[in-house]
Amino acid sequence: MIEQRTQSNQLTSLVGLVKDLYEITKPKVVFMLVITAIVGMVLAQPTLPSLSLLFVASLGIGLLSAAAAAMNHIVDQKIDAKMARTYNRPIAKGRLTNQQAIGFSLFLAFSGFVLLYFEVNPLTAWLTLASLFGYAVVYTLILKRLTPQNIVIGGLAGAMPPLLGWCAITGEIHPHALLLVMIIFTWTPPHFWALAIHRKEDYARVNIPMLPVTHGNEFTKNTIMLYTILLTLVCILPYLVGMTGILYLVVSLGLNVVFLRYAWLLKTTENKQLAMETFKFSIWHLLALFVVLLVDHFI
Ligand code: HEM
Ligand SMILES: CC(C)=CCC/C(C)=C/CC/C(C)=C/COP(=O)(O)OP(=O)(O)O
Repeated sequence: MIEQRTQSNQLTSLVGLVKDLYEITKPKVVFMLVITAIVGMVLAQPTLPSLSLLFVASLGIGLLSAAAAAMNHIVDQKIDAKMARTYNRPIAKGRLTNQQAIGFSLFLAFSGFVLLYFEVNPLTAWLTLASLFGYAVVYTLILKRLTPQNIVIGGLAGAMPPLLGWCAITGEIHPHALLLVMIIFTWTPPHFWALAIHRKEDYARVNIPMLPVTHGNEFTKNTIMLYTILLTLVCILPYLVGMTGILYLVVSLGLNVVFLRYAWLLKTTENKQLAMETFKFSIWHLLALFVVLLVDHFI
């Protein structure tokens, strides 16, 4: 009887450990990053790439992204513990030890790098490792605590996956792939600052210089508006250079008109829910944009 109870306790704590390890990989964000990488892979050539290469490259990019996310949890544990949105995270709450989290993230990073280096190509492996470094070290450890432009510069790491995917197929850095990077790069500020307005008190409490904390909501809302206009223009470029067809142009313009409307309402009305709604819309916007890039490629 006692033995049975011990076994069931062990099983419960193992399940808890696996859940916590999974949580620190930011699975939904990594899912989205991998989708954008897959679109880069598919757009890299007129015909569908080999499914095995597509799978291995996605796995490698996903593993390194998950490692970067886990490292972000390790570096940020003290501030996470003090913010309402993040206080319950596994490391901040003490459910995972530093040793477990560091071991896990190094294992993910090592396996992702080896997979990309030997089964895809060395350039993709190095660029993906550089993106991990850009997010876990340059953004999280340095810029996040240093400047309100943290997410503008740090956003480059999260914008890299379409280039990583493209490079996985062709082994080169193509200008068309850079256009896809530019789209995510200009999308990131409105995506994040909308959330930062909603969570301003959290960031102020832990002295993180996010734009709404340092420059106020009104300035942040104006900047969101400007970046959303810039995003709309950048999204037209793939059509102008002949990379996509009319379907992409029409759908992306439609999505951006909705995004612009959110940004405008956020700027001109006092509705407290709008910041969070704008943030949520930004995620659907990016997903839809990349799905339509994919569909457009085959028609
Ligand atoms: C430096 C750049 C970025 C910053 C600072 C940022 C910030 C954030 C934050 C703080 C959240 C968490 C919201 C919450 O816990 O409720 C979030 C969620 C999310 N972000 Fe970003 N983000 C960035 C770039 C990206 C990129 C490049 C992508 C995808 C290509 C992305 C996709 C997502 C998704 C899908 C979610 C929702 C996750 C969920 O519901 O659990 N983000 N972002
Ligand atoms: C290899 C590669 C492509 C790496 C990119 C990795 C990656 C997970 C990018 C996503 C960016 C992101 C979720 C930032 C939020 O960090 P935050 O610390 O501001 O947010 P938090 O408070 O929710 O942790």
